[in-house]
Amino acid sequence: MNRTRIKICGLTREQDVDDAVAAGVDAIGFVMYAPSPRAVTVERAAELALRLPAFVTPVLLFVNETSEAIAHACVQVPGAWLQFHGDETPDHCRKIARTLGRRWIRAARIPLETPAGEEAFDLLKYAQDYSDAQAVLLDAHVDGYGGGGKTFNWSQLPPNVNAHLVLSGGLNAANVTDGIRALRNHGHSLAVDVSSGVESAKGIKDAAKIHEFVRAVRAADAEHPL
Ligand SMILES: O=C(O)c1ccccc1NCC(=O)[C@H](O)[C@H](O)COP(=O)(O)O
Repeated sequence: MNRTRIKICGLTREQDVDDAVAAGVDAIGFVMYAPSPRAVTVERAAELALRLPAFVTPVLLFVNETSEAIAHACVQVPGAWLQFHGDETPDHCRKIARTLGRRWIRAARIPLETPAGEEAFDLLKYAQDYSDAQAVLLDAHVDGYGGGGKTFNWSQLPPNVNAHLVLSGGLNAANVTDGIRALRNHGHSLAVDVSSGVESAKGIKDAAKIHEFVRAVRAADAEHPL
């Protein structure tokens, strides 16, 4: 079976971390962006990350954060990957990740609609610009940078993207199978990332929704046995 990797983002509680791990996810995201309702402090992220067993990866999500703050968080959460979800330039991401010796994901914020006369989001160029990233995360462009529960139009994306891709933006148990079907062959590999779709309230995850989501991903995987 082609196993799609799963990240759950925006965890704030011990119970939610334990539920996600029990469901078999591969990575857990902590939002290090104070204006977000899912924001956690560095100390809290460090505490929650300590619950992760071997081979489940903590990811620290930043929006336009200073190098100093990112360095501090990295000391507190060893082994964490970085997710740049703001307006960070390729050079900025590359320098920070290299200095700190961390692997990183770059979020691409894809417009929900392309206004007439404007050019569509150029994912091929974006992947080229951020080619040092370990993955490009495809998210819907929403106010507040992310975690908006909105789905962009998957069919607008080009095939043959030179990157590992992470599909996100408004995913849930009901639509993730279609999302995987739509994009499974567009990059080197496809992972999925969800936040709102497995919540009962912002920052509060729901164990049943997490399990349902993971089951739906595995159902999509089963369609393509290796
Ligand atoms: O979750 C937030 O509040 C947030 C704030 C600022 C930047 C990113 C944020 N979240 C990113 C994610 O949780 C996911 O990577 C992605 O956007 C999917 O979110 P959702 O559409 O809620 O599933």
